[in-house]
Amino acid sequence: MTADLEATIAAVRPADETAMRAARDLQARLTKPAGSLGTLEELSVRLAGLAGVCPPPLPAPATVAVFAGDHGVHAQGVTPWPQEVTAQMVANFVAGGAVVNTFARQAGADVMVVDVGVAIPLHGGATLLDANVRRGTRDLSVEPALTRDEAQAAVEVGLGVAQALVESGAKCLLTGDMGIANTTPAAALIAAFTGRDPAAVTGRGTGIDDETLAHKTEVVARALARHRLDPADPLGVLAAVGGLEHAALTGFILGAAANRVPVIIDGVIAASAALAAAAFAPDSVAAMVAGHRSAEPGATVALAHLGLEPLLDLGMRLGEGSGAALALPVVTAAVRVLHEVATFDSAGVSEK
Ligand SMILES: O=C(O)c1ccc[n+]([C@@H]2O[C@H](COP(=O)([O-])O)[C@@H](O)[C@H]2O)c1
Ligand SMILES: Cc1cc2nc[nH]c2cc1C
Repeated sequence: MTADLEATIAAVRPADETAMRAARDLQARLTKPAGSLGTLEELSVRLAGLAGVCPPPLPAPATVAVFAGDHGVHAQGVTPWPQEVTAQMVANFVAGGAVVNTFARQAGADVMVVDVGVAIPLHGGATLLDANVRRGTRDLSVEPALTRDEAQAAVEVGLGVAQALVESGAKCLLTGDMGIANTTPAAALIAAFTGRDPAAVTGRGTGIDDETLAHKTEVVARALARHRLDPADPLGVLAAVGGLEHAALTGFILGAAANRVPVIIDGVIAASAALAAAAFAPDSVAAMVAGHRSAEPGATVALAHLGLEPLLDLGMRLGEGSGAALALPVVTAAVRVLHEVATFDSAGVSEK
């Protein structure tokens, strides 16, 4: 491991119990029946613990970082979409025309696009970072998708993006991904880190029929059988069956956690990266907020393994960071309550 990755892992610390206690005490004194804000109350407590202060900072400004990469396993027929759609959608993100751009505008978040492994050379733009590690992975069902050095380089791209965003003032980071075929490595990663069967974690991705789903599940099973995967060696797992955007998202999540900034986890690709981040640094889970429950079955398995309850459950399975962007106003509201709502004392409201 390089000094950067080692230092980041060492900087990930547990939540601050004092700040969490202060948030729980404050929640009990606000002008509402105790517990009436449900999940939002525990979320506010977790974010106070992450920040080490009560109330924690509002999650603004916020940026969705969309990490894009391509996949050698595309050759196995695991997705109906041609590989060039990855590069074409990156251009769409940069032009502001994708769903994530719309949802981010609605939530007041910025969008940043990072080419960490797109197969086709892209033309740079104001919001496109060229950090290409290689032009797509190798086919994980026949050989390791990446070398350890490539996987580590991609993790460090994500670390660097998180660090730069925090240094420029971001108070909340949101995960995004784009990569045709990337639900296949996500399924393999989730199986490797949770020990669940390929059939329990492999889903329909962008939309495939029963026959293709059976084939995709078999491709994941073959990959797991081919590589000797040790969940205690997350870099090795990412290299063998991961993707460049999965590795970069792992670094991005670790970078957020090391800086004690919340990171909203989007769908199944981010959830698989979150498992890798937790394998590197178990305390990084304190920085993770599950934005939504993706329809992809592996997402539910991964979030349950991490002990995270998703904020929204809308049957979405788009990726791009769309579910994370939709969840941002909910996170903001949870924190804002601690900043603004009057206490029984201050408002002169009688207690029961
Ligand atoms: O976020 C999710 O849970 C999610 C679920 C299904 C598909 N996707 C997106 O769809 C693409 C991968 O789907 P596939 O079928 O090509 O593996 C990739 O660009 C992902 O961002 C994303
Ligand atoms: C059109 C399209 C948009 C996407 N956004 C994220 N993954 C995607 C996959 C496709 C195919």
